[in-house]
Amino acid sequence: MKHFEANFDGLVGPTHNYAGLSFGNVASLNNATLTSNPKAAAKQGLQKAKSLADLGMVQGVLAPQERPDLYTLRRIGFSGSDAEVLQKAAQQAPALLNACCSASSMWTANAATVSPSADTRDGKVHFTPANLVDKLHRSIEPITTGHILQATFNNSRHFKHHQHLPEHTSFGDEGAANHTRLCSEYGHAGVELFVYGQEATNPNAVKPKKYPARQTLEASQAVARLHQLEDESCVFIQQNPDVIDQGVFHNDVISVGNQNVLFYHEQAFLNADAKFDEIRRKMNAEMHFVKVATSQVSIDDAVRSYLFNTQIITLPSGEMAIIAPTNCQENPAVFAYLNELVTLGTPIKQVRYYDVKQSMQNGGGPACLRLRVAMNEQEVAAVNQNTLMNNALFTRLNIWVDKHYRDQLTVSDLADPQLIIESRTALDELTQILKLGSVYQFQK
Ligand SMILES: N=C(N)NCCC[C@H](NC(=O)CCC(=O)O)C(=O)O
Repeated sequence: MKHFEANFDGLVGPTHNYAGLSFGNVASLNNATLTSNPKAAAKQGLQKAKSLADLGMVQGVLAPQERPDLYTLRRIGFSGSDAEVLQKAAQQAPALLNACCSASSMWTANAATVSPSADTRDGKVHFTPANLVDKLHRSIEPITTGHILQATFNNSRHFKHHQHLPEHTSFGDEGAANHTRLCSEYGHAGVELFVYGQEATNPNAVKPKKYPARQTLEASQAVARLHQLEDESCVFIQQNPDVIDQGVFHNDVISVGNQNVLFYHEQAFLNADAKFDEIRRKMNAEMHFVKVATSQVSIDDAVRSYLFNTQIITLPSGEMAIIAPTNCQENPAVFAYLNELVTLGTPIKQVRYYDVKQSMQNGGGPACLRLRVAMNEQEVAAVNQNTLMNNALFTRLNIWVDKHYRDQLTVSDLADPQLIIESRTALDELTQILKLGSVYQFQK
């Protein structure tokens, strides 16, 4: 049977904006108050997704969330009509309004952790939505994320959906951004590498001093248990707290893996040598550890360019390619490194650049925008087929974006009640295009 690694990209929602909501994410803080362009953001994302489909990859899309989130605003005491709720929140608690308007669900690497059927005891693909408790604006995502995942992977014979982990910092879970699956072939059992930032229940363990470590070991272990993974196929490794303090808020800002390749910065992990030995032993197959030294690319350049927030994909030819943001071309050290990388004799042979600047300005690169789901051909056939990218869907979604999205949005526009109507109209139409059913609260 054939096996694939599919990418499900998050569609950028109509309220994409820069509100500086993510302490520890340098781009989010530096670009706070810029005017965003939701239309361009959505189109940049669609273009990347379509390009991967054109390369022969299985590519899907995941619907965005309903924003402004009036349910959360009502839950915290703002009352009246929809317009009154927005207006009161804007006057009395603008920071809370901003949190309830973020389009952050577009970064689907944080939507969930996914374990393919080849790794799980019951032979199903397992999904656990991330609780994202570290950031208010993201902590309101998991319930709807669960609905969208269930509407997209809507077949209980093949797909097992779990509830998100308890909403407490002990279980801080950021999903696939801190999880990499290593394997020889996508359809063979692999090693699931869980990267955590801190141990919540061990007061003596090292952790960052300045910025939060969003993922805990306890959360990663819980996901591994839920997903029915064998101990022999899991490795838990701690992210270097010093790099978290330099803006590496998720592991996918400092390392990325694909099949038997782990591409990483030398400062990415604690105890890397011992953990890499454990990976080698558990893999039972040749591994390529592609290390980037600080002398080649500094942490600062890695964070600015998102060299490691690239996607490494295996093309139908068997060759691996790196999908990089154009920001990597604009950084001299990183561009020089990537030009050299494809000549080094590693499995990575090509680099392709995509402009995802609207997302990058909020700290989301190509890898943040996608959730990886390794599947066999039966499982791909069991996915909601209306979510899979092809020429017709690409055309349809571009028309949909043109019809509903603004080309300018500032933080002060978030109090505009018209935005509620625009957003709901767009999402209602989207659920029809993708045949998702009623995944949003306003549809129930
Ligand atoms: N690395 C991965 N996988 N994802 C990137 C997520 C970026 C996101 N930015 C934001 O949420 C910024 C929103 C704002 O400031 O308006 C975050 O920090 O959670």
